[in-house]
Amino acid sequence: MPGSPYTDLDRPPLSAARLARALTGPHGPWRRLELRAETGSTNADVVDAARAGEPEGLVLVAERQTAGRGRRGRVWQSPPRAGIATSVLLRPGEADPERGWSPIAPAAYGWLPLLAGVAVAEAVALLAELDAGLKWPNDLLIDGAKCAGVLAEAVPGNGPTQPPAIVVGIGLNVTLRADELPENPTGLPATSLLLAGATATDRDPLLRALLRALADWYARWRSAGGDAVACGLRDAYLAACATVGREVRVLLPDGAEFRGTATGVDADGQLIVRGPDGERRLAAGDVLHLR
Ligand SMILES: O=C(O)CCCC[C@@H]1SC[C@@H]2NC(=O)N[C@@H]21
Repeated sequence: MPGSPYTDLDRPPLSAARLARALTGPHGPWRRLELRAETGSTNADVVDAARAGEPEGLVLVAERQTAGRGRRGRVWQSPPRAGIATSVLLRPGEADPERGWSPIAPAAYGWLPLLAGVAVAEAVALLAELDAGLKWPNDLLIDGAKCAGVLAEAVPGNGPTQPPAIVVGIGLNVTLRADELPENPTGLPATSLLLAGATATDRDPLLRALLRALADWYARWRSAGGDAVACGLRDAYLAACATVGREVRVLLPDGAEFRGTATGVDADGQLIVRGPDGERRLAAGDVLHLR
């Protein structure tokens, strides 16, 4: 139907059986994988599951989202079968004696959105063979256009002593056509792997690579007690990051704005920006690359 972006069901579906075989069970890194044809938002669903006491390791994947959530209250478009929309439930504050993991203090959880960005960048580099880079904290850019984003949400524990759970949601535009791309209110153009000329746009292997990379980095980070420097996560992040070394414009959550040069990422995952008034460290905010 002309004009409607949501009618193209010629695209192949994901295979729930293949994904579950590769990613769960005795040899898979995740505990449970569920694939839905449609939902409002996989993040909203996994937040609900976390509140209901679901243990760590749930992965929810949707072929289409009707109310996908983006960062800072924005909307994330997920036309059917055209991308990857997935959310995973992590409980980094709980011990896992089987894997020898101790609880991680909430102060280190700020690395989880960056960790997810590294996993997306690695999966895309491996399978799509594109030169993609992360705009801090975790937007995946190809030639300056956004192809993937991450939304991490904290779910408070039941009672003051239970640590929060973290829901990590990842959206990746795989075969979206130009007429299906969203208009980004921050002025950042969007793209998809297909439009960017990817060598491979088969979503099954991409999703497997993404969820494996996410599980691998999470295991390394947890085994290192949440120390992103010791487990090599900060180095991997810097290798994937397209922001460090650039002139940037920063929009802070309170609406304030400043310009400077991004010079690094500190041990807490904060972006270091040198501006006319000295050095600032950002825990949150929107960054635009100027040059
Ligand atoms: O860049 C952003 O603004 C973050 C986008 C995150 C989108 C994903 S799609 C899967 C998961 N479910 C959601 O509702 N949002 C995230």
